[in-house]
Amino acid sequence: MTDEAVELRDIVVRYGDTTAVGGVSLTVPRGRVLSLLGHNGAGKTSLLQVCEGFRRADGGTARVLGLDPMDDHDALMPRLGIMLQSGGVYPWATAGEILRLFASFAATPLDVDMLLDRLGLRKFERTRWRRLSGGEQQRLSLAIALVGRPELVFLDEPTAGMDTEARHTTWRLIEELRADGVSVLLTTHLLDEAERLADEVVIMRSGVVAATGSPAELTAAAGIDLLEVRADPGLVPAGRLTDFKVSEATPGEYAISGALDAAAISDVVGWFASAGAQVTAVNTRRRTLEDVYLTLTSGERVHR
Ligand SMILES: Nc1ncnc2c1ncn2[C@@H]1O[C@H](COP(=O)(O)OP(=O)(O)OP(=O)(O)O)[C@@H](O)[C@H]1O
Repeated sequence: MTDEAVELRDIVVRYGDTTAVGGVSLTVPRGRVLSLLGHNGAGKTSLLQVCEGFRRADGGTARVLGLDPMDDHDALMPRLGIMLQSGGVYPWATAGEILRLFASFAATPLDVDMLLDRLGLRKFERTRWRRLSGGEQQRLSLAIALVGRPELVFLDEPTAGMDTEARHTTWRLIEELRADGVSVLLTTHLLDEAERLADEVVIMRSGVVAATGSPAELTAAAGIDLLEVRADPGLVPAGRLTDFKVSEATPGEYAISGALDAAAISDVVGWFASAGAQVTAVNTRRRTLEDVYLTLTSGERVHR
């Protein structure tokens, strides 16, 4: 058994003249959660489709649970849980029928009633798929992906359209999967989702990897903390403070950003003191994954 659930090397995906994925390498170790982040059209779904064996890469190599996702598709499918962005089911069948059908494909399925209860779908058991709301369909898609006790799960925007409660249930389910040793590759547009769930984040920009690391590494490597100072209003930053970006959104509430190591923070506070200001509060705020993501992906252009 290989240690890697997914291993991609220099994957390229093209649609005609469009290069959707321009040479991406990544690894999902067994029992880990990797989150792909990126704007619409960054190439996340195309990359997932290569891993799922639904699309042959135009370049590079893909190994999934040690197998080739296209050539070994039949052997691989029973070991994977796949949650698509939409569709893939019979619209006229009921939620209960659909889930039981997928359970019947699995050698040792999870208990269908338990899954219906966990995902708040019990009262929709006799409701046809096409009558379910977007969030309810999404919950059923997740149940379908999990019912076969997969070793590896691909989740394409798993909580898109879900209400807050369903989103939190889904997060807990993903955390339980990870605790059970299941590997997860998910895409999301929700930075808090990635920050909460992912061991490793890969930020894609125009089909290539812009940054990779754990959420903590990505936020620390950015080295950009924010300093918030409460003092007298209307102080004009001068002298050393010109090295930083200073804003005063609310009178007397200053937000200072830049390369803020301990010496710089002491300089900033010192400047307020030397200006005769009464400083009543100093706060540091670590940059969130969202700050890092926006810095890395701003001004994105899709290459053709
Ligand atoms: N079947 C297709 N034919 C032509 N172009 C396609 C096809 N599928 C995707 N593309 C293009 O490839 C690029 C990457 O699309 P992809 O769906 O992989 O991005 P994504 O990161 O998953 O986006 P989203 O966040 O919107 O789901 C986009 O420019 C898209 O328009």
